[in-house]
Amino acid sequence: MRRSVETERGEMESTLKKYFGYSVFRPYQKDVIQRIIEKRDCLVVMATGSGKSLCYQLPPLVTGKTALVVSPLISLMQDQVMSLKQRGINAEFLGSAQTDSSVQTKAETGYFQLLFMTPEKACIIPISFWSKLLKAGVCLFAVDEAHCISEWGHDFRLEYKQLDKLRTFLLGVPFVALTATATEKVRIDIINSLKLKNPYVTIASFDRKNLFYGVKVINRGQSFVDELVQEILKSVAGAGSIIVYCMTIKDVEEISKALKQLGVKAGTYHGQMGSKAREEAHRLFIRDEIRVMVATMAFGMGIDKPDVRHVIHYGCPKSLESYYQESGRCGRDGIASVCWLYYARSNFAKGDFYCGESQTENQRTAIMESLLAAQRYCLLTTCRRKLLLNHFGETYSAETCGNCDNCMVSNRERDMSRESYLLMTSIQACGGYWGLNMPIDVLRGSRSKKVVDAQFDKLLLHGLGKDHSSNWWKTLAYQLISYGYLTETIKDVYRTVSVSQQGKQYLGSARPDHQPPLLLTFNGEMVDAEEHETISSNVGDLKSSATLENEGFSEADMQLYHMLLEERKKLARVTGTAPYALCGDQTIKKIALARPSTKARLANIDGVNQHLVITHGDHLLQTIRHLSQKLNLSLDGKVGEHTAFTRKLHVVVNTRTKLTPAKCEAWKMWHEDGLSIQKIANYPGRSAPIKEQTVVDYLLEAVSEGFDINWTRLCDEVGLTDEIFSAIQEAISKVGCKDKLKPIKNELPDDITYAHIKACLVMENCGISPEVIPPSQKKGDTDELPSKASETWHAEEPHEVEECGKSMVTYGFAYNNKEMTSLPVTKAEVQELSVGCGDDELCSHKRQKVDCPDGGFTVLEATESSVLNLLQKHDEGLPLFDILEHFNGSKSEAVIDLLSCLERDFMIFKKNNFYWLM
Ligand SMILES: Nc1ncnc2c1ncn2[C@@H]1O[C@H](COP(=O)(O)OP(=O)(O)OP(=O)(O)O)[C@@H](O)[C@H]1O
Repeated sequence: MRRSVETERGEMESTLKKYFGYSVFRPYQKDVIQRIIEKRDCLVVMATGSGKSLCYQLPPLVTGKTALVVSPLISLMQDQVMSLKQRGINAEFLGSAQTDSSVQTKAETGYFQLLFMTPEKACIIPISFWSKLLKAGVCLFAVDEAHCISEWGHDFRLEYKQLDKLRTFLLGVPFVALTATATEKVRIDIINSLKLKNPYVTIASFDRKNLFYGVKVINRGQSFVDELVQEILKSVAGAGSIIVYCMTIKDVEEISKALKQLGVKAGTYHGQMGSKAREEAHRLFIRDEIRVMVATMAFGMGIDKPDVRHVIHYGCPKSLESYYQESGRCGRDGIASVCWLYYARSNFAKGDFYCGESQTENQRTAIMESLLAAQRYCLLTTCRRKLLLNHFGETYSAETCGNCDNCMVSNRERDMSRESYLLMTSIQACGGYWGLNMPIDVLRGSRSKKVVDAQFDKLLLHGLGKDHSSNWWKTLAYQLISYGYLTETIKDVYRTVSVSQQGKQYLGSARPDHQPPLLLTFNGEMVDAEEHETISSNVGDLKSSATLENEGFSEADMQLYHMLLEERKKLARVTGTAPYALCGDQTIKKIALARPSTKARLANIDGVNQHLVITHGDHLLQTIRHLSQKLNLSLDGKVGEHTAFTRKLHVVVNTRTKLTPAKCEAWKMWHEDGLSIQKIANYPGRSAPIKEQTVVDYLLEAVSEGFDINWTRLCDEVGLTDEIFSAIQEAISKVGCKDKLKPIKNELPDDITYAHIKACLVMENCGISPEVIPPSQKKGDTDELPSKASETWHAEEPHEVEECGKSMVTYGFAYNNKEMTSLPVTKAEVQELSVGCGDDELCSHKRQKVDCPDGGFTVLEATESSVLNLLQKHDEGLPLFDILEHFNGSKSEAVIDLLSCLERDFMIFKKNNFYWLM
């Protein structure tokens, strides 16, 4: 019999904590999992490292049926199986590398919760296997890295194309396709090829907010390599790993040799190594035995080491797709991490090299276009994140991200009218069918055979640009291309540059002795070229902004963190697993700050799963005790520090945040202190109240700057319901753009406010799924309920007074033991809540019932015991908002104070803004 959706939802949360140690789902995960449990086909397109795997890892744990997962690489399957086993999950893989012959027989009985297999294996496995397994129970068939299905994808695999035939054997089983990179063409191909029926399609943002992107042009040669390896040496001293991607095997060998000469243990990985050697390199890397991997792009898809802090590209990648995939190996645990790309100008002439194996002109054009996109990324002077996201069809509405090299340095604008005029004129004078070299050679006064043969040495502008280097002119040309004055065209492997319509207009308005101003960003590369006459070869700063000092760690905390990392490595060695499979670096940081003395406190740390506590809890506690004593640190650091830590970490990622102190303060009051928007607006400490709308704006700005926020609570306070969200979406598609709010507002009824629209747009930008909209406001419920918006947002009168006299009141969500539902609570049920703890002496006499004028409203007061009693009923924790609503007979400030006292006394603890009983 199918369990109720509510039961499954309740189980989803507790299963997440039990097996994975996490308290909250990431955006979209819950939605997808819900659909899979409902047996719906799904297509999940989510960024690298965003947590797609959980979408197929959780359903078998909730439903008790096997999940089948097709994965393209043996090493990827082995890593996943290893990590799942460390979480106490029964997982195995089938494929050529499987040495245990009993796995297949066990699998068909439904023995494994997760069963991975290669596409080749899936295609040859006998029908009897599927029918036996189906009888035992299959909850899903997932196709990971589903872009391999499409010939348009960058990793096409023939066997993937045959997976649809399994539909006939796996009747009634939902098919789930997952990928991180899929253009619309590829998406359609995936849906068609797997014959997905009415699939639930999730396309999340591609933005990897915790990644810093930087690019530098270099002069290839020993001096650059020396600088690079020195920087790597410095970084290895910290925690985390580094991947250096090279474009050729020769480069891999050169860099790894230089690293080894410096004493840095570095692994190598490329296509010419035998499979054993590659496997060994991979194994050593994921187990932290080597911290630096120098590799070609062969070391790409499926590398799931969460603590890679730097991905360095030595050379321009062949496409933005592969750059996104490779740089996506960085910072998968969400901690701020750094991606630097170093290219030499000569990289751009690699078209012939990459086109070598292509058969048709179309293929060659596709390769050249990909290379051109990567080249554009390198030469960009504006926000790199914006270009990357735009490339994948995503609109990034902000002009700057604040976390790429171009957004972090203020590139100077300069009037480049004369130089631009000369360059465009030279391009036109040469006929517009050359690349950049010829017109630049002419400007620089070259008398090469090519120039003389074409009689370009006779042109009046011959030699007028000799003050600048060829590279300087090329940088200017790429600027003019990106500003639309020049057009670059590719035919076969040849590129030509011509003056665009916009450029022609400019030339039409200019004369040799006078040109209208033309402001261009004068980027670092041009400054270097001018100041040093050569291009700088400095290596970018490999330090991530998330250093421990920045995160508020004391010297002793830092030492403890590093010691615990070492301990984790030892433990992993003994257990025969990778350190990250035991728990992530982020979790170790939290342990170092919290220094728990009991298993309960250890289990409460985000990222600590049940299996870890059961199998290694005693050892870990003993180690923590011993190390803390050695470092003179007290055990059980303040629990509140967890939250402060999380906030700090998030803020640190955005060290250059443009948020003013007032905005930061508003965010803090709302997010950390739990004050309502209304309370913040009228906070007594201020000289004059501010508008509630202004507070909402501040909060939304904080979110856009990367600050954490509880979306459910925010939607609730702003009154953003499902219906309003859908109406706004519709209005946006009608208007066709999101740049101006007024046209969107004009399409909507008056009661939908600018605050609703702004919240909706920020949600979209941050990739937040509408499922965060609190259930009490979902369609159907709202008819019965007074809108929260009208209570807290539009109310002139205090909240409490408005509620009096209603025969049905909302106390946030009503919780029962296991399930977190969102039903309106009636008077009787409120009584029951009080009565429910009536047996408890403490509770019964301290909870008070205060009569309202109509005698129908219960007022509850917060006392130590009533708070403890309330939390005791909610295994899944309660958000501050609900606690405040529950104790409507006490002032919010008094409840918050009481909670802090209880927290200090370790009677309760706070995690992700939920309060739990210790
Ligand atoms: N709800 C969650 N809370 C915290 N961490 C999570 C959550 N879900 C997943 N993670 C962690 O995020 C990391 C990346 O997840 P995962 O490997 O599933 O990414 P992915 O989307 O499959 O990436 P790729 O496409 O690159 O393979 C993992 O370390 C995983 O444990």
